[in-house]
This record gives sequence, structure tokens and C-alpha cells, in this order.
Amino acid sequence: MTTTQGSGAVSPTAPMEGEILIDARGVSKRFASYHRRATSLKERMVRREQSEGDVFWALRDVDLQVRRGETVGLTGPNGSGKSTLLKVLSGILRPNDGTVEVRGRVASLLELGAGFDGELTGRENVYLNSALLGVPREETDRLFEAIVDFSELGPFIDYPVKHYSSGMYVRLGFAVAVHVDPDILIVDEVLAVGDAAFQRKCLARIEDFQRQGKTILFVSHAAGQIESLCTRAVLLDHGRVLFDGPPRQTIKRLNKLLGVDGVATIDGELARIIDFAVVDPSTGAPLEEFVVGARATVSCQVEVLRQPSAKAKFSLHVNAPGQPDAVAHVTPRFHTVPAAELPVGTHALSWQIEEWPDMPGDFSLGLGIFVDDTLMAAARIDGLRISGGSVRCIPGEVRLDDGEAVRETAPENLT
Ligand SMILES: Nc1ncnc2c1ncn2[C@@H]1O[C@H](COP(=O)(O)OP(=O)(O)OP(=O)(O)O)[C@@H](O)[C@H]1O
Repeated sequence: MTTTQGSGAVSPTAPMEGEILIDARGVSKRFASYHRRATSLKERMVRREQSEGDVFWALRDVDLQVRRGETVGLTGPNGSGKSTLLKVLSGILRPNDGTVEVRGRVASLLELGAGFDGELTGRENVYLNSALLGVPREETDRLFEAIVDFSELGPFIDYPVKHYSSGMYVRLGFAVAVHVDPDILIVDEVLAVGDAAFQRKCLARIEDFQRQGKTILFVSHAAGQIESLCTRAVLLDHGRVLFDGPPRQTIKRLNKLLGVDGVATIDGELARIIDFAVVDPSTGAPLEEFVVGARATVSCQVEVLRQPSAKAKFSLHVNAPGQPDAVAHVTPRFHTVPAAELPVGTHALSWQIEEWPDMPGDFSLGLGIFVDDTLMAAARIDGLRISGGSVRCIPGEVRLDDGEAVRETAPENLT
């Protein structure tokens, strides 16, 4: 067991089945809010006077227990304290308050290059890293080839790591971490650095670890990754644990915190969108996740405040996160409603969606109401998910924008 308290005592013991391997209680960590080193005695004195007011708490009273065999995701907005918590749990930072107990061998893959000596070669760093993890030299000799194979570094293993790219760093770090037979694997968001093929390989190895009943703690902003890999997820905000529970609920809380959940609407003088929802056509229950190929009903309630002088056009579009341009439209691109059918009052409209485009992950569904090509009102539902395999797009139902041209889809597999 590794115990970190103000002064940090270390005593290794082998973990037992089902026990708590990570036990953090009341952990707080503060930093000075200035980062520049003082260059003169005077500056140091001035800073000392300021220092009490200039500290901020990156972690505040954090409790976290992780059991053997659990895969726990750590998520939260930028600067919420995720990396700091991993560093405290890995023993790299000492908490100012609280206690941390960690049982078993911990392999942590934290910020890029942490744990590597730039002047040493990859080979020398493998031995150094393994030694720091308590692996005897003969065992590292035995593992060495597998580590280099996994890292795909080939001859670069004998170059000083200061010449490595960020992807090479991550590959070597991950290769060491997964070969030293840790009880606990702690991974920061470094996986996002490697290329897609290497990420897949790392995820496959993480799944292997899960099958072996190992304990994994990792930081991710990727909702899909948290939901598919984790048994539990913890949401941090301003250094505090805001939620600790099932991954899906944690992601919902995160989306809420980031303001990307629910329905956002823009009202115009002419119209107001009162309700906008996607529901299961047979049960009427709201849908959050769409299986590719499944049907859904999009419904909206619009209050017309002033009768339009020209016909109104309704447009439904699908956006990927952070992409302002729609990646798919529900066709016909505009559903046109004659002005006479939209007198002042409340109206309900709905559309059937036969198949969703194959774009796994999160997306938003937007609705725009235009009159004379002017946007009159809009609504957006964020945090929806599409999952499933390949999809056939049915002409006249969904079409995909492919750059400038709109691809009119014939029934064919798009994947
Ligand atoms: N060594 C340090 N000295 C001073 N402040 C620090 C230090 N390390 C982290 N911080 C600050 O502590 C806060 C929490 O940082 P941390 O890196 O843990 O957040 P995070 O949730 O991992 O963020 P991100 O998602 O952006 O990686 C931030 O405000 C950060 O600027």
C-alpha cells in the first residue's frame, strides 16, 4: 500500500480480491496562482506577503474509492482538476489536506514525457521507467522486445527521447505501462495524441486489462469512450466531485454543466418554438440514442406570433460537435408550409426519420424556420447519439452534404 499524506509513507503490499485499491479521502491540493519564479529577494518577499490571497484550490475535499476490477472515468470541464487528481493518486503531487492510499503496482501514463529523461535513449528510459515501477532488471530484459514491438518505435528505441515526436512518447510510455503487469493503470488524456491505429491498439489493451480484472482510472473528455469503457464515471468541477455514478448519467451531468444538453431555442418576432423533441414513433418516449437504421419522429410545437406573409420553410439538420455546417439534412431539405396554414396560434408539426446517417458519436439536431429566406426561429437539441453499424441512406429521406455538393444517395452502404 502506498500512503500519501502530508509527508508520504510508502509500504507495498499485494492487493486482495474485491478490495479498495485507491482510497482518497478529503483530498485538497492548492497551487499558487502565479507561475513565474521570483527573480529577486524583494520580489520573493512581496510574493510571500501576497501568497495567502494568491493561492487557489485545484482540488477541494475529494473523496474517491476505486475497487479492484473497476474502470473509472474521470471527466469534467478544462481546469477542473482531473490531471491534478491523477498526479496526487500517482504520488507525483502531495495533497495539502486529506489522505491517499493506493494498493498494488501503479503504472501511470500522465502528461507527455512525464517519467522520461530526454537525454536518455528510449531503451534506457524503458529500463529506468520499469525500475521506478519496481520491476527487476531481468524481468525488463524479458519484456523488452514486447515493449519495443508494442511501441512500434523500431530502431528509434536507441535515439534520445528528446528527439521523439509526441506520438512516439505516448507509444513508448503506454508500451511500458501495459507490460509491467500493473494492478492499477492510470491514464491521462494522452491517448488522444497517438494516431487512430495506435489508439485502437491501446483501447484493445485496456479491454484486455479489464478482462483480467485490473483496475483502470482514466481521464477523458470523450463521452463515447467513457460510456463504452467505464463501469463508473466521476465528474469534477472546480476541484470538487460533482457526481460519481453510472457513466451515462455522468455524461449527462457534464453536458448540462457545459450547457450542451437539452433544447436551446432562438425566438423570433414571428414565431417561437415551444417544444422540439425526438421520440420513438411507437412509444412516444424521448430518444437520446439512435440505432443506425431505426426510425424516429421529430416533433415540434411552434407558436406563430404574427402570420407570415409568405410560405414558411422548416429545415432539419444534423451537426457534429463544434461543426457549424450541417453534415446531414433531413430531406426534402425544406418542408414548406403555406402562410395560410400558419395563422397566429400554436401548431404541431412532425417528421418521420427513416434512417440516420452513419456518424457514430454525439451530434446535435437543429430546426430552423425561415420565411423569405430569413431565419425566424431556431431550436437545437445537443448530446444526441447515433450508434450502430453501416447504414443505407434512403433517397428522399436523409441526404448527406459532401463538401459543397449535396450527395443524392442511392441505397448503398456508406461504410
Ligand atoms: N503546477 C501547477 N501550478 C499551478 N497551477 C496548476 C498547476 N497544475 C495545475 N494547475 C492549475 O490547477 C487547475 C486544475 O488543473 P488540471 O490540469 O488538474 O485540470 P484538468 O481538469 O486536468 O484540465 P484539462 O481538461 O484542461 O486538462 C488549473 O487551473 C491549472 O491551471
